[in-house]
Amino acid sequence: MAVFTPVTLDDLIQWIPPFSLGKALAIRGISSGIENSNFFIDTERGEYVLTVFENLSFEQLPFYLELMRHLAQRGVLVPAPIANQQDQIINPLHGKPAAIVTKLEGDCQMAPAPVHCAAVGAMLAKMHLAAQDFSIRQPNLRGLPWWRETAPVVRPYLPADGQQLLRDEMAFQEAFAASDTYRQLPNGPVHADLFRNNVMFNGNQLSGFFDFYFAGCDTWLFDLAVTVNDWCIDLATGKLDIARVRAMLDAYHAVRPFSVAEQAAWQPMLRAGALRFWLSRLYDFYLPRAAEMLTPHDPGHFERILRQRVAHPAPNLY
Ligand SMILES: Nc1ncnc2c1ncn2[C@@H]1O[C@H](COP(=O)(O)OP(=O)(O)O)[C@@H](O)[C@H]1O
Ligand SMILES: N[C@@H](CCOP(=O)(O)O)C(=O)O
Repeated sequence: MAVFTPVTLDDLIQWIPPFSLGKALAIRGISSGIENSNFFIDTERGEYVLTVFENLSFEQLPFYLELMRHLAQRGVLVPAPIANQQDQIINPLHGKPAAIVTKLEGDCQMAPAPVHCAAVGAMLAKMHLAAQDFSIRQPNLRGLPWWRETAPVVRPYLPADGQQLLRDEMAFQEAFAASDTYRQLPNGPVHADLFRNNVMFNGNQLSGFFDFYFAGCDTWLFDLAVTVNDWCIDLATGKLDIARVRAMLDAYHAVRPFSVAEQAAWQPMLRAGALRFWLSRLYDFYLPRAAEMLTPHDPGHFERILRQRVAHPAPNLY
C-alpha cells in the first residue's frame, strides 16, 4: 500500500513551477499511507512531501492544512504547507486536491521511552496553546455525536459482555459530557489521533507531529487522553506504564498547567479516549468501506484498554 493516484516526474515538472521550489528532480511514492497518495519529492530547494487527497474535498481541507500552517508559523513542529505564488496551499493535481508540505526528518518511534513521551507531552501543550487563536472552527467529527450514531450500529456484532460494556460506557460518557466539570474544560483545535505512527523523531529529538486529518475542536484533555492511551501503555495488555505516563504529564503541565476541573475529568477522559477508538475500530472491522484493501486494526486492543481504565485508576495529572 499505497499510491492510489500515480504522479510521474513529468507530471510534477509541469505542476510545480508556481511553488517557487525550483525544478522538480525526483519523485518517490510512499508505500505506508492508507488514506491518501503520498510522495517524497526532490526539488532544487530541497526535499518535500506531496499529498494527493483521495477522500477529503477542496471544501474540507482548509481546516486541516490552514491549521498546520498556523501551527508551523508559531513554532510548533508540524509539516509546513508550501504556498504557491497566489498564496494557495491546496491545488488540483489529476483532478484531486493536492498539497506540498515540508518533510519531517527521522522515523516514528514505535517503542517509546519516557524521554520520547516527555517530548510529545511538551509539544502537545505547545500545540494546544498555539492553536487557540486559529480562526476556522470544525468540531471533532469523531466526537460524542458520532459515538451516539455508531454505538447502535456496531453493538449487534458484539458478544453479550461487549454489548454490556458498550451500553454502560455510553451511558457513563453521556453523563460525563453533561456534567459541570466537563463544561469547565479548556478546548480548541486538537490533533485527536496522536499515535506513535503520527510523530517523527530524529534520534531522541522530536521532529514533528503529522497526519492531522482527524483534527477538530475538542477538549485539550481528550487529545492528551488519546495520546497517553497509545504512547504510555504496554501494548499487549493496555496497562499504563507509570514512568511514561508521568513523563508525558509532567512535561505537558510544565508548558500548560492543568486546571482543577481537568484533574477531576482525567479518569473519565481516559475512558472516552479508549471508547472513541474502540468504536472506530469496530466500525472499520464489521462495516468496512467498499473496496477497502486494508487489514483493519484490532478492536479488541481498545476494548482491553477501556476495561483497564474502568478497573484501575490512572496517575493524577499533577
Ligand atoms: N511531512 C512528512 N514528513 C516526513 N514523512 C512524512 C510526512 N508526511 C507523511 N510522511 C510519511 O508518509 C507516511 C504516510 O503518511 P500518512 O499521513 O500516515 O498517510 P495516510 O494519511 O495516507 O495514512 C508516514 O508514515 C510517513 O512515513
Ligand atoms: N490511529 C487509529 C487509526 C487512524 O489511522 P492513522 O494511521 O491515519 O493514524 C487507530 O489506531 O485506530
